[in-house]
Amino acid sequence: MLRVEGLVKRYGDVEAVRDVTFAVAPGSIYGFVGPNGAGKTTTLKVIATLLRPDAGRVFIGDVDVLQHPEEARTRLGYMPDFFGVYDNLRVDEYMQFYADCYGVPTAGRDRLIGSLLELVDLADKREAYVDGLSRGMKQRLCLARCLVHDPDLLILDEPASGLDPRARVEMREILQELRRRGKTILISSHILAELAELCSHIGIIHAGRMVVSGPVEQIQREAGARVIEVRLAGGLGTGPHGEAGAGHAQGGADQPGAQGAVHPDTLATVMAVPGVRSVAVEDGALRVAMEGEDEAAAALLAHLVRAGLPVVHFAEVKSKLEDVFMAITGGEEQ
Ligand SMILES: Nc1ncnc2c1ncn2[C@@H]1O[C@H](COP(=O)(O)OP(=O)(O)OP(=O)(O)O)[C@@H](O)[C@H]1O
Repeated sequence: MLRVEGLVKRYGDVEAVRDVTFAVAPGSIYGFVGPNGAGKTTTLKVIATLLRPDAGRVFIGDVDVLQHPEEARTRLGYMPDFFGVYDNLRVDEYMQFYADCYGVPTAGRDRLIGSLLELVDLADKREAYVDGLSRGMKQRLCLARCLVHDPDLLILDEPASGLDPRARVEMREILQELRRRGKTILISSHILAELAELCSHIGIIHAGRMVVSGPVEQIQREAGARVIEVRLAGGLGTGPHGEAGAGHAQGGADQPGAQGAVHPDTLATVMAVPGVRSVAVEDGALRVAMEGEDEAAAALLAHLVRAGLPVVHFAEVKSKLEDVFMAITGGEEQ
């Protein structure tokens, strides 16, 4: 359905997208995930015909997007990562406006708009002012207007950003319904957890490069991050030689210390081991993502014990998508 080949985009000296290649199969939901500034929006805008790349090609079906942007636009619906300001415009007028833009025939248009508003659960808001809608409703309205011309491919830039958990679930259910109706969906987020359950395929982009791309299970299998779960007697506040240090942990929101009060010396000890890529905290245990074979894991255990850490549990766990992402991006998720 969608093929992106060797995409390069520079803004002056900034190389925002560096040779990105990936494909999205018909009927799939492809999650495009990466930290802020990774190049997601730039890539999506090129696919949506809104930016011209410095190199590369994009195909939607057999349509060459750069050669035939107008034809491509009939095949795709694009939802940007911000919602514009629509003073004094009602929901119905907003939908009519976009239907006009896409040349949707006036015959049957009212019914079409009614069914799209039904789909996104806004049927009872048809006469409401757009600016008075909640953020979740605006996002759903934005999605509805992407569908007025019945595109095969939806390109959604962070559609769940800023939504509360309930609104996210609603958005997810609508996207699953659209997939059942045969749409192909490319959706971006900087939060992997938002996409992991929804998507059949994932591409992880970091610093303008596509690091991995493929079916979710395959990425989990092949990304190469081995994850070791480590528990300490007395919990993660325990430092080398058993000293208590909970509450003294340093670090920002994506540092384990902020979530699980890891003793700072413990964290430093783990990070110093060769091959360790990142450390996260879950259920009172450290989850250490590392490279290497069994020997590397054995060396990690020996290192922890030598440093005087009271290890009571040390086991490889099935690498979750989250761990893979952390390992690849070095924990820059938020
Ligand atoms: N118009 C622009 N002019 C200059 N630099 C830009 C422009 N747009 C984006 N960039 C830079 O290009 C890089 C990629 O940005 P992009 O918005 O594509 O990333 P992103 O993954 O979508 O991030 P976010 O999740 O923050 O939106 C960043 O370094 C960004 O600062």
